[in-house]
Parts: sequence; C-alpha cells; structure tokens
Amino acid sequence: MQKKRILIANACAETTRIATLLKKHGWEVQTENHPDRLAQVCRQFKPAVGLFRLDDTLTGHHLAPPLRAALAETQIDWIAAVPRRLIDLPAWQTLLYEWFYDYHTLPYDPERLLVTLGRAYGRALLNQNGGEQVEPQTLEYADFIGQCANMRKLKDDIRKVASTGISAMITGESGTGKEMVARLLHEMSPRKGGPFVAVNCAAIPGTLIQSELFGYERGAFTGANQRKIGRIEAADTGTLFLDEIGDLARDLQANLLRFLQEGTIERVGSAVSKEVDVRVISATHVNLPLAIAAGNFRDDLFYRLNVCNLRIPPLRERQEDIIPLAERFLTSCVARQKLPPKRFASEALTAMQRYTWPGNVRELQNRVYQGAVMSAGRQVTPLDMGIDDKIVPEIAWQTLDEVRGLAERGALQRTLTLCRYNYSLAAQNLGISRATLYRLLDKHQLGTGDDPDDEADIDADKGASVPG
Ligand SMILES: Nc1ncnc2c1ncn2[C@@H]1O[C@H](COP(=O)(O)OP(=O)(O)OP(=O)(O)O)[C@@H](O)[C@H]1O
Repeated sequence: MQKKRILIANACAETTRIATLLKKHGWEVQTENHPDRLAQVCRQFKPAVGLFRLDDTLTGHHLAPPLRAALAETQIDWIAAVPRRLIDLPAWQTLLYEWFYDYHTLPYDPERLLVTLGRAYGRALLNQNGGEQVEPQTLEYADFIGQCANMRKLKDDIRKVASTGISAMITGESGTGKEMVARLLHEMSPRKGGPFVAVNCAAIPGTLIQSELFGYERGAFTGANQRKIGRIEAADTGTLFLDEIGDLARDLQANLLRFLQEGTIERVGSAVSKEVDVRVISATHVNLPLAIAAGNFRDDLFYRLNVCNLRIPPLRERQEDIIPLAERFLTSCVARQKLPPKRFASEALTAMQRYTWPGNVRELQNRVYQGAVMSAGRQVTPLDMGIDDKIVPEIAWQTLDEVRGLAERGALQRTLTLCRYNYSLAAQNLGISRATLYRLLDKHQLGTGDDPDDEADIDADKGASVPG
C-alpha cells in the first residue's frame, strides 16, 4: 500500500509551517529544494505526491527544460502552490496544465490544501492498484470493461455460458475482444484449472494445420523426427480456442467435426484413437452463414460450434465504453513502462469519442499506448495519439431547432411522396390538419404549387384535425 508521503520542493518559511500541519494529518514529509535531487529523493523516500512552490523566480516561460525533465523523472503527481497573480498569465497556465496534476493558490489555505492533497493521494493509490493489475495471474471478470447496455447483456451471457460445457462461437469485428471473451469463458468455467490453448486458424499455413491441431507420430512425414502432441491434445481437460475458424480448409473442417462428434483424435501417422476432453470455443469475424451459402464452410460443423453465439459489438456501437477503456489502458501503460502519471487532455477525450475506431478496442489500446509514450508532459493530446483533426473531422454542431427542422422537412417530403401528393391523405398520416400541412409546406418551401384543395376546405379545417 502506497504510504501517505509527500515531497515538498522549493520550500520557504511558510511551507515549513504547512509541513508541520501535514504531519499532524498523518503525512510523512520530506523537503528538497534542489531540482536535480528530486528524482533521487523520490526513489528513496517514495512519496505518493509532490508539492512544488512556484514563484516569480521561476517564470512560466523559463521553467527551464532541465526542471521539467526533473519533474518528469520523479514519476509522481505534483501539486503546484502558486501565487494568484501568476495564474492568469498564459505561460503559467500552460505550465500548470502540462506539468501539474492540480494547483493551490497562495497564500496557503490549509483546509483546501488538505483536500487537494487527499485527492492526489487517492489517485496515487488508484495508479498503484492499476499497476498491480497489469499482469494478472488470471483474467478476471472485472478486467472486461463494458458499461453500455449491450455489453452488460454480453457479460451476463458470458457468466451463464461459462458454467456450462457447451460450444460457444464468438463473433465480432477484428479487435473487439473475441480472444478476451474466450479466456473469460475458460477462467469462469469448471475447466479453469486446465489449459487454455488458442489457435489462430488463419495464421497457420494450410499444409501444417492438420499436424498442428492433431499432432503427429515420429516418421509420419519427412522431418517428423519425433512425436509431437497437437494443440487439441494439449488442451485436454481445458479449453481449445479456435480463432478465425472461417479460414479453416474444408478437409480439416471434416476432421474437426469428427473430433467434435466422437471426442477422439488420431495423430498424423497413427491409427490409434485417443480420447480428449476439450471444450471448444471458436471465433470469427466473417459471416459464416454467407460462407456456408457460398459452399466454403460446412453447415454441420457450424451448428456444432455455434451452440451458443456471443456477439461483441464494434466499439463505435458502444460510445460509453471508450473512455473507461482508454483510462484503463493508460493506467496500465504508465505502470508497465514506469512513466510519470499521465492523464488525457480534454481535447483527447473529445477526439476519442468522435473517432470511429475501425480497429476497435485493439486500435484504442495501441493509440493510448502510443500517446502515453509520445506525450512530453502529463497530458496525452490527440496529436500524441495520432487522432488529431486530420483523421477526426470537425463536428458540424446543430442546434435542437435545426435538428427538429430537418426532421420535420424530411417527414413532410417522405409522406408527400408516399401519398402521391394527396394533401388530405398526407395530413391525415402526419396527424395534422390540412391547414397546418399547408403552413409547414410554405415554411419549408415544399409542395408543387399545384394546390388540389380549395380555400373552403382549408378554412373548414383550420386548427382542426383531419377527419378519418
Ligand atoms: N472489453 C474489454 N475490456 C478490456 N480490454 C479489452 C476489452 N476488449 C478487448 N480488450 C483488449 O483489446 C485487445 C484486443 O482484444 P482481442 O485480442 O481479444 O480481440 P480479438 O477480437 O480477438 O482480435 P482479432 O479479431 O484481431 O483476433 C486485447 O489486448 C484485449 O485485452
């Protein structure tokens, strides 16, 4: 557990009084005024946060690169204690934004400072816990992030399917998390003590896949110098994950089907059948019913593998998950690469939500890792992640009035076309009076100008609904 320790840099007489106060509130305090020694003190003292008193002697512009480097090397969150008059100066604003987790305006307000430091300490604890999760012993259900309705449903389904031994097929675009779901199904099943063996059917050359899956006996073919256990046998008592199953050649589909029906395998070059107890989970990003229709995939194998289907939606269909996933990846990358604490700039949060993520969660993960490594300061920007304006188009903002207007115009056009410009029928279907219809047509400059109804009609139903 991260100790409640604070490093105070550039201390003065007032800071010394603050140090006494912090000690009373359970903080262990150390001060260091020489920037060059900050990183070393951090390594020895291991503070959770830093408090840096900034003043005119260190102007925003001239907070020299060596000092910035020293801050970055400390790998902790810094709180700036800064005179109010400096906060309005752009150079200081940039400095605070880029290099500090938060700031406290001087003179010190002890209560406010304790709250600010408490928040920074909480964040340090979170980062530490995030770091501990980087290499989990086993994949946990909680590691699987999904907050939107269809992901919550998927998580429920995973829970239900995991406990059964049935074959499950996971479908979803590339990078949506199919292998992760397969691992979860394994970890949450009674087979979790057994092996989880993943085979990417698209990555193994056609000539090798038979022996890879089923194994071979010594002398089975040229180069088979010793017996080799196949991946199916290696998964005995556990789970076999067949990724990109749609790419399996037809003759191998027949062999796999036989194994699924009989629960036995024969190594290449052997006439002896061996019982293997394996649960098969498969995944594909291709549309297998279409592949079946085109004669490229056996329907009997499909039904055998697809006893239960789990579809993972693409990331663009689950906006709510983008930021929680990104935060998780950032925490884990910072811990793994031993980087100083980082957070997303607000522009990065907006850009992530506007981007369409063709490569799904994997692309998000890669871009966050890239951003964490490339960012110079504490803020990860869209440019660091390679999702700046060049690839994320500007939003064309629309007011609600504009949206309503466009919808209204569209509904009028559609209804008129469907009703073949019979205004009475169109008004009836739109649930408005004919008078209202005429007013709206005028407003949107629609209509043929060829008014089929007479004035009397209009007067008659002004403000009233059209009779059925
Ligand atoms: N819901 C999620 N929560 C946390 N991490 C996720 C989630 N979904 C995917 N990931 C992470 O994203 C990366 C890509 O996921 P995975 O390899 O499972 O995708 P895939 O659909 O099997 O990809 P492919 O189709 O290319 O084989 C992995 O590092 C995985 O841990």
